[in-house]
Amino acid sequence: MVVLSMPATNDQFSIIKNSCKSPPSYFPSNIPLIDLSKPDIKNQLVKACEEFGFFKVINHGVPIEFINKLELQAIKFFSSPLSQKEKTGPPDPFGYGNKTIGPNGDVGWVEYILLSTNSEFNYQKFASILGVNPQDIRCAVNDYVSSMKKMACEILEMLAEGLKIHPKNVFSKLIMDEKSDSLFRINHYPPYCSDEIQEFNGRNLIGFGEHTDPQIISLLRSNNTCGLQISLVDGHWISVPPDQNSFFINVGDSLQVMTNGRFKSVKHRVLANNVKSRLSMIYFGGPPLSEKIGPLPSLLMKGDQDSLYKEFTWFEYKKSAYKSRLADNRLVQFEKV
Ligand SMILES: C=C1C[C@]23C[C@@]1(O)CC[C@H]2[C@@]12CC[C@H](O)[C@@](C)(C(=O)O1)[C@H]2[C@@H]3C(=O)O
Ligand SMILES: O=C(O)CCC(=O)C(=O)O
Ligand SMILES: [Fe+2]
Repeated sequence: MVVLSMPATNDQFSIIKNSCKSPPSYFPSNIPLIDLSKPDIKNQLVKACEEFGFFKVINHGVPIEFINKLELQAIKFFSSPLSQKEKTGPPDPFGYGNKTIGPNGDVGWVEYILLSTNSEFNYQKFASILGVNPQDIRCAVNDYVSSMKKMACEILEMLAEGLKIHPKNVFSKLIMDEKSDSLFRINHYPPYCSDEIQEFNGRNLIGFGEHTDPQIISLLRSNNTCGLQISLVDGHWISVPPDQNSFFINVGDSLQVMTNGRFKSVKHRVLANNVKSRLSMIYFGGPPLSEKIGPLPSLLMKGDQDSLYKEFTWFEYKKSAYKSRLADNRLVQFEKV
């Protein structure tokens, strides 16, 4: 078991009156399931993004060896002594982070590595802890991230087709751009020790607090430990049963804006577990910093609808996101009044 650095006190972490189980009426059949190997799934995809902003993908075609290779290195890294891991932090925003999330005081029962998918990212410190060549770790990340990019593009192109937008690469070209500001994150949620952090009458400890992802689309894969929850439109939280063979996709704020609110950027969070550790790997597909984000004119014309958002660049959005707290609604200030 990995022991986190600071002695943890109960009041440092948020607790939530909930458990890994959800109210039966919401569990779990509602979560859309998309089989990527099937033809004509574009309408299912559009429906999932409109109703939930979230869906599970099977038959994704991502080579299992890419997943296993990276997961193994991640497990090795997180099992290293804290003093070693800390040499690759603090996250500024990239690098190793432990319990603190972002620059504005958010905390969770999580340690993580946050990377830019940019080819210039320096893997030297990670490689020396893992006792491998930086090139090996770069390759493992690149193989995995390339598969994520490919899947993200496939999905985004089907979404554009489903929305009858031309050309179909309106969304996908943003993450294919060589200047795309995409991120990759590996989160590790160690089992919390009930001696240090007492459970409060069935309330759960927060691993990663509620938030929406600012980018266009996020692709998440985890081991078989539960914890991820999504918020329904009516405010109920539902647990997402883990499945290490599938991917979970969520709409980010930028895609919500580009579709003028038709697709929902889903609020989600992760509850910590006192039995098993959770390891998740998330690819966040983002646009280039200079890209103007706003509702697509073709969607406004079709629906004869007013634009709900002011136009902004991804740089402006990111700048304001990094001034916000995790749970803040980062889009309100870009809404038209
Ligand atoms: C509290 C924060 C962490 C975060 C940057 C922010 O100021 C607000 C957005 C957060 C988030 C959520 C999704 C991703 O995990 C993330 C990498 C992102 O792009 O936005 C994190 C940011 C982070 O951990 O740096
Ligand atoms: O670790 C997870 O399962 C989800 C984390 C998450 O939502 C994030 O890193 O943005
Ligand atoms: Fe997230």
